[in-house]
Amino acid sequence: MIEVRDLQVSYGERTVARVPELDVRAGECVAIVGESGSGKSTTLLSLLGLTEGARVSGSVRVCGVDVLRAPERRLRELRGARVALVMQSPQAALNPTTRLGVLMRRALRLHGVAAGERALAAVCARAAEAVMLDPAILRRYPHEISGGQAQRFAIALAIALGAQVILADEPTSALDVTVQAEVVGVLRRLREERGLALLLVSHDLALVSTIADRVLVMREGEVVEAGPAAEVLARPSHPYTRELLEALP
Ligand SMILES: Nc1ncnc2c1ncn2[C@@H]1O[C@H](COP(=O)(O)OP(=O)(O)OP(=O)(O)O)[C@@H](O)[C@H]1O
Repeated sequence: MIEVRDLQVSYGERTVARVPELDVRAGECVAIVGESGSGKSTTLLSLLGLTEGARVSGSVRVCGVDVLRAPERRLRELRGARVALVMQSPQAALNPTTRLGVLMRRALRLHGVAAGERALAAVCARAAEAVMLDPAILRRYPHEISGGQAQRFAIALAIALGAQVILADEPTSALDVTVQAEVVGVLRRLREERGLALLLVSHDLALVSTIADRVLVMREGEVVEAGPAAEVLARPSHPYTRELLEALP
């Protein structure tokens, strides 16, 4: 689903992310960890061609699309329907004056889902249930739901649109621990049941250890360690990874 080779992202003279190799297959979860400013978000955004003003080289394939060379039209298809980007505060991206159900139906229509009102409402309800949200929530406005519900709504929207890949940037850091566990539970189920590919950016190693198959550790724009999550977290070979692990509460 995701295949990155020799990715290099620079702003002006400064290279802020260099990733020699990153693969995420269907049903797999890969996490990028590292401290603030290490290049994690830049890497994630470059997968959708969203690093505005940056010089990007290498090869990036997502759902079969050659991201660094594809025309804007192909990239829009990829961003809207096949790859979902879940950010830290999805509420900010939702129109505050529109009910969630209306937002979701509008998004579906925009992406060419041609169905009657009732069929569309059923698709939305099923997507809500898939992320363990009561479909009644679709009658609410964005400010009437919690942060965790907003993140699950963002994921539900992606599912309704048929997303195959979820890119999540610090998906749970704004949430309290119980709600975090809910969101992680939802992500884990989706990947097991629907074979979604999941790429997670996080500085939370405890979270990563519960969900990721493989881990990339980034520092100052470079990948300093990569491998199976269990191995990297149990026997880190790089001193920086050990530092990150020691910083765990
Ligand atoms: N548009 C931009 N123009 C110039 N520099 C940028 C731009 N976006 C990011 N950077 C720089 O790139 C570096 C990596 O940033 P990035 O956001 O990828 O780090 P991060 O690891 O995701 O950090 P955080 O955890 O704080 O989000 C930072 O030094 C940042 O200042």
